[in-house]
Formats: sequence, structure tokens, C-alpha cells
Amino acid sequence: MPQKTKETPMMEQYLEYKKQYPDAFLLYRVGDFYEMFYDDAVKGSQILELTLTSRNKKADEGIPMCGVPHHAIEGYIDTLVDKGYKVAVCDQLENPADAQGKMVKRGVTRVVTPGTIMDKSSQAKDNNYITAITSNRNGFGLAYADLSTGEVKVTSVDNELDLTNELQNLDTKETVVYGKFPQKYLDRLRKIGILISKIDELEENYSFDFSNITSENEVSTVKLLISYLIKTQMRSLDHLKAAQSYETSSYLLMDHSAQSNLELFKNIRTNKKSGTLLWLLDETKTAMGSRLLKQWLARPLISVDKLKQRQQLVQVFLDNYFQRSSFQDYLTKVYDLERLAGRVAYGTVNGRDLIQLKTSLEQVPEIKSILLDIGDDNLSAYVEQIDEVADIRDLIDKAIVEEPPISVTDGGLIKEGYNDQLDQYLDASKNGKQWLATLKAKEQESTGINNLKIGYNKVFGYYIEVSRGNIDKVPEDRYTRKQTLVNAERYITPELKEKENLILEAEEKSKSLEYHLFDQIRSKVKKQIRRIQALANILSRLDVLQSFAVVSEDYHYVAPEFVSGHQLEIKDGRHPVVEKVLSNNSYIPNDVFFDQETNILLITGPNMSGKSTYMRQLALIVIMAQIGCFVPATSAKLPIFDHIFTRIGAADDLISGDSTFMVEMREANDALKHATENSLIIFDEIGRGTATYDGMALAQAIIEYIDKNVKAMTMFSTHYHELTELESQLPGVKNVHVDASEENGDLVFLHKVLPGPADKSYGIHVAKLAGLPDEVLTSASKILSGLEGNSVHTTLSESIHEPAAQIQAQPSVTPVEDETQLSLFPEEKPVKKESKKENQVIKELTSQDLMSVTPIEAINLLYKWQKKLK
Ligand SMILES: Nc1ncnc2c1ncn2[C@@H]1O[C@H](COP(=O)(O)OP(=O)(O)OP(=O)(O)O)[C@@H](O)[C@H]1O
Repeated sequence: MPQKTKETPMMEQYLEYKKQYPDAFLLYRVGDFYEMFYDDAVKGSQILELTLTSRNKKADEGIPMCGVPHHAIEGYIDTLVDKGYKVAVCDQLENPADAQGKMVKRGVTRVVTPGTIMDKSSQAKDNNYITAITSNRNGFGLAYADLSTGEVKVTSVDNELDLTNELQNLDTKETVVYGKFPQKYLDRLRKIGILISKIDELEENYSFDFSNITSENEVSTVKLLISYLIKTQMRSLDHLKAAQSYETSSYLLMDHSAQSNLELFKNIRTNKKSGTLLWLLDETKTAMGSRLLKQWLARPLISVDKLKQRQQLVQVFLDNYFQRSSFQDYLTKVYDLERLAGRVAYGTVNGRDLIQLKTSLEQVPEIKSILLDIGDDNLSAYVEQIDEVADIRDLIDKAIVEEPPISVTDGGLIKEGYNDQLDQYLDASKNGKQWLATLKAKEQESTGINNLKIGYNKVFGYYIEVSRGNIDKVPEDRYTRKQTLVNAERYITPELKEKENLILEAEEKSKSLEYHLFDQIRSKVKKQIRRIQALANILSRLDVLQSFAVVSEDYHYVAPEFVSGHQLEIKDGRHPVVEKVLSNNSYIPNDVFFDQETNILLITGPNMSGKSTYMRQLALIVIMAQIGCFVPATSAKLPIFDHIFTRIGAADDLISGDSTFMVEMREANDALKHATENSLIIFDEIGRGTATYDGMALAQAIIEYIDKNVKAMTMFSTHYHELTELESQLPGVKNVHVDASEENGDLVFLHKVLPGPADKSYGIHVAKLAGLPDEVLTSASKILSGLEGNSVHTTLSESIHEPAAQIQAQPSVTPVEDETQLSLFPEEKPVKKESKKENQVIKELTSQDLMSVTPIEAINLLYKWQKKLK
């Protein structure tokens, strides 16, 4: 930071502002540039790839400096904010010419932060939530707002885990804290990419609707959020809606890992929307609809009544194809009303925005009449509530031209006939131009100069231009020379100057009157923001419901029936996303059935047969049902679930430094502790992250625990075939397997789920499909046969209770020489005497615990061995 030398007045002013915004890049307007100094300049020049210069080049210790042109500032702000930084914009508040040698008045006019940035077109379909968190004796408060749509919500949670989950589910980029908050916890949030903004003082003087919140803790959490918004936004927050309190338990709960494991919003491999449930379901026509769909998916309902209402409207859209299509046509012409309302409140709305608002409102009467025409009582009752906001539509129609300019200060915005005074000015300026045209003709005639022109420039206004060849014809007594160009001379006349005053005055006055009128219109629209928001709310709901109808029709989904009690029956269920991706109806449908007695479906089957798909399919069907959508099945009877827990795939939590197995156990623990008999648990190969016996023991103990204590409907896939014996020991466990068959030594996946356990695991067949070298496969088959021949397995329940020493003392398996056992790969060559390298590979291979390796690990091992042998 700065040295203690005497600063110039400007740098003193800069440092004063910088002191107020120490955690933001301060962009400080100097002339046509926004400059950064000191550390901001050093860091900013790197991030924005700007040239770093020095303010005081002569001095040894020049002040580092870099700048961006004022007209390009928005792009630079976006880049900084995208990277998680804050930016404070310090503007010149007066024209430098008026400062009369004194320091130009400046002030910070806005602070842009990751949680409050608005209007990024790339994010039209996403909410950007700024959050605030508080801690209290009973737990934590969490409030969030989307500044561009005006939504404000607040909730309370018991513990840090739930708080983090909620923050992650909201995908917040920034959270506000006040006073003391456990530092360790804040560090964790920073690690998952959330910017922490601290404030030291709460704002007092503002009006905001707290009437829907009763809890004091929640009120203070919202107050914290609003205080931060006032501090950073420095403009009207009138569009913020009344804060709503919500309880996380009034929705189907899914923690962040469940949301990402089930690929609701982001594809795990690409991190993109493609291949996700959102991608499949999003046939919305408006950005508001798309955002609402995302919110519904993040918070499925648990109220059967509400779900039935949604289902019923989906059915109406399904039954009325033609009305649905024309409704869609009109919807596509509706702009983002929520965000337009936000811009109106912020005062950043321009003429084009108002025309977008008008165009959107113009669609509403048509939309209403199409929907009422369907004649469905429920839909009609809903549609009747639509306020067309016709007064605003008519006002804009009367006042604003159809194609207004972007700028609101340069005129050209207001329609003729809207204001008498303005019409007069416009007339004067128009007449003036007509007068100029007549003057030109007159002068051409009187001087005989045919190419005489009349032009205008900012320095000396209107002039007559005569080309050099005609100068001798200029009437010197009437014309006064003003400017000499290479090929022409420019003149003025008293008559021209007199008229010029009138024309320019009219233009000037009309511009300022137009701005004044525009401002009045903007204020009138601002007063009706609540009505525009209410309209946006209804249209976006209808948009999502029509989207459900489109998807349900395209993929032949059915309305699920909600049943009470511990039972579930899905006929011909499909994984919606895999089905969409697979071409020509090649998806094999499968039933799922839980009766009163069944708690756990134990799923076995070869790798790649479809176990994970089958389990995910159930979770996605449940989620689709609980957002009111139809589901991929020929029939579905489902209970209402309260919570979905998943343990799927190998997700290392690199941030917290936990290993795969640790994450696996943490997620299992979460489910065992919090699941109820109304929950759904999806456990994909629990226990595979550790040694076979440990893994198997844990898996069995978990199954027993769920069956005895939790009683949640559970799908449990495993490669531990020994676990299938549990069916005979535990009343709630039922075996199913995904079928596969062997044809001429090749594995054929049937993807059909059948009752009972799988007979074989076919791991080596899958390795063959992956293209591993014959030599490795042959070797693996030999070893497998040896293992099977020397089987050391006692029954599982016996083995897991053996002392560790005894387990380790079991005989290690040596390669088997008996070729008669090799049936898998008949064309194999005679076994030659092993070299040192081969012996090493065989040794590693035989000591490998095949039951505990994942398919990926197996492929890696095989790759390593092949490399060695080569
Ligand atoms: N019912 C089905 N119909 C058609 N194809 C399917 C079906 N189920 C799964 N598949 C296909 O099989 C592939 C593998 O399925 P999945 O990942 O569910 O297997 P898995 O048994 O869980 O394998 P692993 O045990 O190796 O994890 C899927 O990507 C999908 O393309």
C-alpha cells in the first residue's frame, strides 16, 4: 500500500474512497478512464490483462496504475465479478469544467458483487441469489434474495451441515455475515467458492415488508441482508417483495450431494445442463418459466393437494393440444417481466425495455382468452386472477415510439401527440429543418453556386459551404468566412444564425422535456411493479406446467397416483434421461415394487448391466412426481417421500480433504441418522471403497440397521454376492438382479430386472468388452478359476465376525495351472514359462482383492500390468 509521502489532492481523494471499500476493486473515474491504483492496479492488471503503468514515472517509487476506457467498463466489471471479486465504481459527480480548478467532486455510485450482479444475459435462465446468514442460540438463520426478480426468502436451520447444504443448493456466490461468526465455518464456505461479505453496521432507515415473518431470528437475518443491499446498491429497492419464511421440511429434502449425484441441474462429467433432468424437462418458453422450473426441481413438494392441482393443469394442457400450441406462441413473445420489473425499480429501464414490457403485456389478453376458451373450471379460476396491467400497456403505447434509441437523454423516445409542449418543440425543430432546405435552394439560386451546401458542426453551428472553385461567386457583403478547408470555405450569415438559435433551442428543450416525460412514465410504471410481478408469477407457473405437458406427451409419461402407507408400485418405469439419449426405443422398462414388508431391494448383476440406472430411475421418478410432472412409466403408485438420500459413485471431497471412503461413510451416516420410514435411500455399492471383508461387513450391518430401525425404502446395489443370503434372514430384504446372459463366451446385457439374486458377476467379460489384451484376460480367468476352486468363503455372517488376525491368516491364492478350467477365452495360446516381469504381474494379480476393486480401478490395474508385460 501507499508510502507515507505527500499525496496529490486527487490521490488523497482516491485513498479516502479506497478506505471505505477495502475489499473491493475501486474503479476511479479520471477523464475518459476508470483507473485503479496501488495493489488494485497490480492485481487488476493481471486479471484483466491490462498494461500496468506508473502514475509518477519520475519518482523512484511510482504509484502502480492501470485503467480501462469508460465506455468498456461493464465488460471489465463482469470479468472481475465472475472471478468472485467485488467492484466499487467511483464516478465524477460534476462536469470537470465546472469544478473551476478545484478537485472534481466524486462519489461511489454502485458496488457490484458476485451475489448482486444483475442483467447478465448469460444468466437469464438462472437466479442469482445473494444470501445472509446469522447464528443464534437455536441454530442459524438464512435469508436470500434475487435482486433482479425481487424474491426474498428466509428460513432457520439447526446445524452447520444443513446451512451449508441450503447455501449450496441455492448455488449462492456470496453470503453476508454480521458480527461474530465462527471463523472455521466461514473458511469452509470460502473453500467451496462462496465470497464472504462482512458488515459492521445494520441500516435502520428503510421500509420493507416484514409482515409475513414471525420469528425474531429470521427478521434479523432479513435485516442483515437488506442492510447489505442498501449499502451496495445505493438505489431503490422497491421491487423487493415481502419476505417469505419457509421451512426446509415442507419440501422433499435432498442434500447437495443428492442433487448433484442425481444430475438434476449439472451433468457430473461436463458440469453443463445437457444430460440432466432439468435439460429434459425444460420446454418452457420464457426465462421466468425456466427459472421457476429450476426452483421447483430444487424443492419438490410434499403436499398431495398441491401436487394434484399441478397434475390436473398438466392434464388440461395435454388434452388441449391446439390451445397449448397457441398459448406457447404467445408466451414466446413475453419478455422477462420479473427482470424488467427489477430494472424499472432500479431506474435503469430505458425506452426499449418499456417497449418489451408493452409487447409482453399485449400478449396477455390473447393468452387469457385462449386459456379460458379451454373451459376447464380449475384453469379458468386460475386464469381469471390474471391482471392484464392494461393501464401500463396503454400508457407505454401512447407515449413511447416503437423503436426507441438506447439512450434516454438524446430524444427520439416520445410519440407525437403525447404532450402538446413537446409537439410544439418538435414542430419548431422540424420546421427549422424545412426552412434550412428552402434557404439552401434560395442561396444556390441567388449565388449561382449549384453545389452550395448547408451543414452543421458542434463548434460553430450551422454554416454554408462553398467549394473552392466557386469562391469568387460568394457575396462577400452577406457571408462571413468562418473556416477554411482544403477544398472549401465555410460561411455564416446573420439570417442563418438567427434561425439556428430557434432550431437548437427547440432541439435542446425537446430533449430535456422528453427525458422529463420519460422519467414520469417510468415512475408511473414503478408504482405498478407489484402487479407486474404478480402477472409474471402466474405466467411462469403456467409456462412450467405446459412444459410438463409437452415432455409428458413427447415421452409418453403418466400421472402418478399418490398412495399412503409403505407401498410403491411402478410398472414399466424408465430412466427419463437415459431413455431420451438412447435412440429408437431401446430402453428396457423395469418395474419397481415395494410392499408393506419390503424395506430394501438388494440389487445384484454384472457391471454395466444397469443397476445404477435402475436406482436413479426410481429417484428421478419420485422427484418428477413430487414437482407435479408426469412420470416415465405405464403406471405408478407412489407414496410421498420426505427425503432422498443417495450414496452413488466415487465423489472425493477434495475440498474438505476427505477420501472416497470417508465421503461414502459420511453419506451413509447421514442417511442412517436422518432418514425416516418415509424416505428413499439409494446406496450404490456401499462398502466397495475399503477392503472386501470390511466393506462387506459394513454393507451387511447397514442393511440390517435400515431394516430394523430406519425402515426407509432403500435400493441397495452390490457386487458382494454373499449379501444376497440376507433375504432369508431379514424380513424386509428382497433380492432382485439385472439380467445378463452369455452367448459364445460374450456377455449380453438384457437390462431386465428380475426377482432373485444374480448368479455370476461377469467382471472379466466386461473387461473384455473394454478391449483389454487377451493375455491379461486369460490370466485373470485363470486366477478367478483358482479363487473359485480354492474358495475360502465361509458364509458372510460367519466371516465378518471372525477376528481380524484370522481373516488375514486365510491362505493367499496362487496362480492355477489347470488349463481345463479356462472356458472363457478358448483361442488362448499355450502358457509359456513366465519371465521375471510376468511373475511380478502374476504376483500382484494374485494378491489383488478382486472383490474390493471398482471397474475403473480394475482397468487401471490391467493397464499397468499390460504396460509392464510389454
Ligand atoms: N433399462 C435399460 N435399458 C437400456 N439400457 C440401459 C438400461 N439400464 C442401463 N442401460 C445402459 O447400460 C449402461 C450401464 O448401466 P449402469 O451404469 O446402470 O450399470 P451398473 O450395473 O450400475 O454398472 P456398474 O456395476 O459397473 O456400476 C447405461 O449407461 C445405459 O446406457
